[in-house]
Amino acid sequence: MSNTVLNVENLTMNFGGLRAVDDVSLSIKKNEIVALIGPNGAGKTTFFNCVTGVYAPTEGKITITPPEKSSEVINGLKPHKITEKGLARTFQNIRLFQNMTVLENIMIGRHCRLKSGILGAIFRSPATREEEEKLIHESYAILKKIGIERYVNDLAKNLPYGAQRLLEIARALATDPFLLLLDEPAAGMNPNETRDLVDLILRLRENEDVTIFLIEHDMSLVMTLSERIYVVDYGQLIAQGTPDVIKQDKRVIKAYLGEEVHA
Ligand SMILES: Nc1ncnc2c1ncn2[C@@H]1O[C@H](COP(=O)(O)OP(=O)(O)OP(=O)(O)O)[C@@H](O)[C@H]1O
Repeated sequence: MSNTVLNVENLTMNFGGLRAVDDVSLSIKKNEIVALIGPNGAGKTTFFNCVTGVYAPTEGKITITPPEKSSEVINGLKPHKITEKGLARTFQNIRLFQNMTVLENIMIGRHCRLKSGILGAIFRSPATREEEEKLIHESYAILKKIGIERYVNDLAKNLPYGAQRLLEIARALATDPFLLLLDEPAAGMNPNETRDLVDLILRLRENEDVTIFLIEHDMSLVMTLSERIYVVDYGQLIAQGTPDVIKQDKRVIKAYLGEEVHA
């Protein structure tokens, strides 16, 4: 268990009579890049939703071990509490504040790390003002890390699609996560944008000391980027292993029914 940052045991999620996730166990170690793949409707996003507090799982145990902290079971915590504990995510469908600027989107993401509470904001003490300035400075630094600082004052809705996806990652990063969950980060991106995304994710792992857990349908990206892959089908875990193992797994190939699993 050493170095494990996320450990999920026997996770099950029922929606009425539908079992979207069926007894799935997996674990992720610090600084790994791990993918969760599977055909449409296999239960991937539901799995992420359970880990990030959108749903309280029907059964199972989700344990996190943030760096230099002790392990904690996070079942049933609200999403904002889970964010505070260092798990951040992006969504399959972009969820930005479309009528706010790029910088404001990041500042809101970073808000959970502010010390001054509501009284500080109302009375605008020098300490609050100082913290606000720091917030702007740090938010801009995050935009630079992601490479979208040229859009700093643009409204989120006016950004090209690929840049909006990057802004979602930037906003997640603004919460200072130790584990970043990316739900289809390459969806809708062109091949150049996808290549840049691969470089970005590798850079984030290297420079920001984050662990990456991603859902993705782009098999070329998955096979290039992931060190380990978990495969689900009809809610059940059907395979796990390195990209080379997964590419040759008969159950995986069958689940994809001819969809290309090779990079
Ligand atoms: N809130 C919900 N209520 C009822 N059923 C749901 C709900 N969310 C997901 N489902 C169902 O659970 C199953 C798994 O869906 P999920 O979105 O997790 O799959 P997925 O693997 O992420 O699919 P995709 O790759 O298409 O995004 C599907 O049958 C879906 O219709």
